[in-house]
Amino acid sequence: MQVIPTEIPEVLMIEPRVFGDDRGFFLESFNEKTFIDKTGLEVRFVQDNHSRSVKNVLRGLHYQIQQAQGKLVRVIAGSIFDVAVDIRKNSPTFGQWVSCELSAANKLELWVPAGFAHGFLALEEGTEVLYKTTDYYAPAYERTILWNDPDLAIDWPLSAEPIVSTKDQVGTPFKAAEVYL
Ligand SMILES: Cc1cn([C@H]2C[C@H](O)[C@@H](COP(=O)(O)OP(=O)(O)O[C@H]3O[C@@H](C)C(=O)[C@@H](O)[C@H]3O)O2)c(=O)[nH]c1=O
Repeated sequence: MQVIPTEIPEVLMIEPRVFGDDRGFFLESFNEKTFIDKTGLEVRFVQDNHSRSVKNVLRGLHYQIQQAQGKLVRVIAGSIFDVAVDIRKNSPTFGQWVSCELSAANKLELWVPAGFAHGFLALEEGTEVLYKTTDYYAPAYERTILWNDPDLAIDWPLSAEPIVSTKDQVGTPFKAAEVYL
């Protein structure tokens, strides 16, 4: 696997090695030893998540104020515009976001560390996203920042009005959100 840096140093793009042959392909989507060797991050994943979205579904921007989750995100059908927002108050990149297109075709993965809010837009029908998390889902600690917050100004590649859950429609503006110290 290759680690590709992004504009926010802690957010990493992971490019797995793909072995193609006439049967199809094989790849290691996660190998703990290789991941730790190449990233220097001592991660331990405790939960695997899988969601399916119709085109134009936008989920996020989500984070947990305790039991903060690092997430390793990939796509096995369709494609997403994946976004990580730095919400660590003392970070030099506080309030900045990075995006990456992840798809079943490009097989890229995005490492979103704890301390970041995460969201994505499904760019195709039947988009399926898998992600591993370093801590458990804790709804009491979950928070949502408004996906279209004007201060964040995320440049979502929208082709239509996004389909957003009721919870995400009433997300908190970035300036009012609880952030990490
Ligand atoms: C995230 C999550 C949801 N659920 C349940 C709660 C709810 O009834 C249903 C749907 O939940 P949500 O609407 O929050 O799902 P969703 O909007 O897909 O939430 C996800 O969004 C992306 C962007 C993330 O980064 C994830 O961490 C997670 O927050 O699934 C769990 O049981 N475990 C989980 O880990």
